[in-house]
Amino acid sequence: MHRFESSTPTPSQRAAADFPLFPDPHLAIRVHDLTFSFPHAPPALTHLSLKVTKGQRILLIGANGAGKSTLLQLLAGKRLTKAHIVVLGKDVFHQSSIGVTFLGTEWASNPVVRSDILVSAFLDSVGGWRHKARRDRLLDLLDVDLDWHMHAISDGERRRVQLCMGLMAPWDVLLLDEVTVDLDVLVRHHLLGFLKEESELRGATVLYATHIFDGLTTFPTHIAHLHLGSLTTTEPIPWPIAPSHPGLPASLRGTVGYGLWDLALAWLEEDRERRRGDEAAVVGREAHKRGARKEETTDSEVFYKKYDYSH
Ligand SMILES: Nc1ncnc2c1ncn2[C@@H]1O[C@H](COP(=O)(O)OP(=O)(O)OP(=O)(O)O)[C@@H](O)[C@H]1O
Repeated sequence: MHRFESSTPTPSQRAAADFPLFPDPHLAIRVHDLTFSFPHAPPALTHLSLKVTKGQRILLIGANGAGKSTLLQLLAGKRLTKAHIVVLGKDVFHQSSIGVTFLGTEWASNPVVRSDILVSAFLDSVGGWRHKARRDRLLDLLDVDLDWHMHAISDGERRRVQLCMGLMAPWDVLLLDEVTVDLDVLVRHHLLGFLKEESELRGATVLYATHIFDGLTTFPTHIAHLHLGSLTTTEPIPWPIAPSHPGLPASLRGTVGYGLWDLALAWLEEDRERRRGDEAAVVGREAHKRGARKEETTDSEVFYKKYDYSH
């Protein structure tokens, strides 16, 4: 057969199929074959592909270090890669997408947001006056006091201010990296209700990475499972997961009424077994394993045994 008649698509043909000239207007996010490494480190993301339809609320589940934050930061354009990442029709490497909001935990450690500034002044300085109606709704919902001073509030209160700031301008894609972790359950409940309403009324899309599953059962429309830098399915899995879905962990097959916690636990147990199997398969100098190491004396042990300052 002439090589141009081959039925096996080349990588560029595959990329063209995933990134056509006239992309599907219903897609909010498209990622094709993304591999990303931090300097001097093994890849944090490997051959990752993802298609998210507008209006989906996706829960991103994965172990510590699976790559959730890295993926969200790349989608937000906070880290750059030449791989194809299209959010709301724009390639994030070339253009910043309007309507994309990223909220992560590192914001709260910025000294600026811990300085002696009034919450009202702070919110106006980031454009609160432009979105008065939404800002006021969020102030009520998140129970924020405009007279608080940013240097003299609790971590959870500071998080509420961050959420008010981040959500007051209307967004079409919201990327949330574990930002509900220090909210009390009441505020978290109201926040999740607001996000659900935004996606149902405006077709806004939410991608939410968390390890906290309380009160989330009715929040996601879909689930994405990230293991060692790769998504197990390109298209997020509809939630609740159909019993016949191949992505369902073997230990949950036939189980009725399992929750997100059970699902995450089953996936993470499977992931850990798989990782340990991969580690055990490596022999020689490259072999590496987590956890306790038998019959091994480290340099630090030798040093601290000799110079024991702890007594
Ligand atoms: N600045 C960095 N330099 C080198 N490696 C990094 C850096 N940040 C993250 N990594 C590595 O990239 C991988 C993915 O990290 P990432 O923070 O995306 O994981 P995560 O799924 O968000 O984890 P967690 O649930 O703990 O927040 C990990 O192996 C981590 O060690």
